[in-house]
Amino acid sequence: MTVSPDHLDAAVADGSEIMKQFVPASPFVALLGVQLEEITDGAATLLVPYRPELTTVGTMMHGGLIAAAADIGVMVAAWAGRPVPDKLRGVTASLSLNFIAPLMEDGLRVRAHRLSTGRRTSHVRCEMYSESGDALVASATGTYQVG
Ligand SMILES: CC(C)(COP(=O)(O)OP(=O)(O)OC[C@H]1O[C@@H](n2cnc3c(N)ncnc32)[C@H](O)[C@@H]1OP(=O)(O)O)[C@@H](O)C(=O)NCCC(=O)NCCSC(=O)Cc1ccccc1
Repeated sequence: MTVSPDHLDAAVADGSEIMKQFVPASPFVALLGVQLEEITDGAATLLVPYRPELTTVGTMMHGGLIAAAADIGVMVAAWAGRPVPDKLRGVTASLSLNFIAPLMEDGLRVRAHRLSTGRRTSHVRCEMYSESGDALVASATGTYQVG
């Protein structure tokens, strides 16, 4: 990531509240148009609505967008429901992704859930689906370090 302490209220209850503040405030996340639809303890759903600016050629959504959305999903699920750390920061340490089917002229829905919660490191799994048809387009795993 790079959760910037400048714009966040560290006195909030948990990492879910941090993410509710951070997602709309992060410049790159906002550039992609990523919306946080739902966040629960260790899981999150995000939506990237379709825009022609996010395509590769024609109406095919760019793979880098799908990877970026997975990265953001990993971040959000890693923070979801965790206690707020002393150091208000975090980074993605690894991301592995398989592109399963093309996403054509459609929004992208990311469903992420935390597989493990260490003191600082979380393992997270993300599945990416087409918004309209709920078709699986990509699958990812990532590790994320909080604090
Ligand atoms: C940190 C680690 C993953 C592990 O290294 P180790 O050596 O085992 O770790 P060690 O604990 O010894 O710390 C050493 C030094 O590392 C730094 N630091 C440590 N922890 C944190 C932390 N949690 N946050 C921030 N910095 C941290 C710190 O300077 C520390 O020095 P210190 O002693 O504290 O002053 C390292 O490989 C790395 O930084 N990789 C690059 C990661 C990267 O750039 N990812 C891509 C960008 S993320 C993205 O784009 C996702 C996104 C989604 C949505 C929206 C926006 C963004």
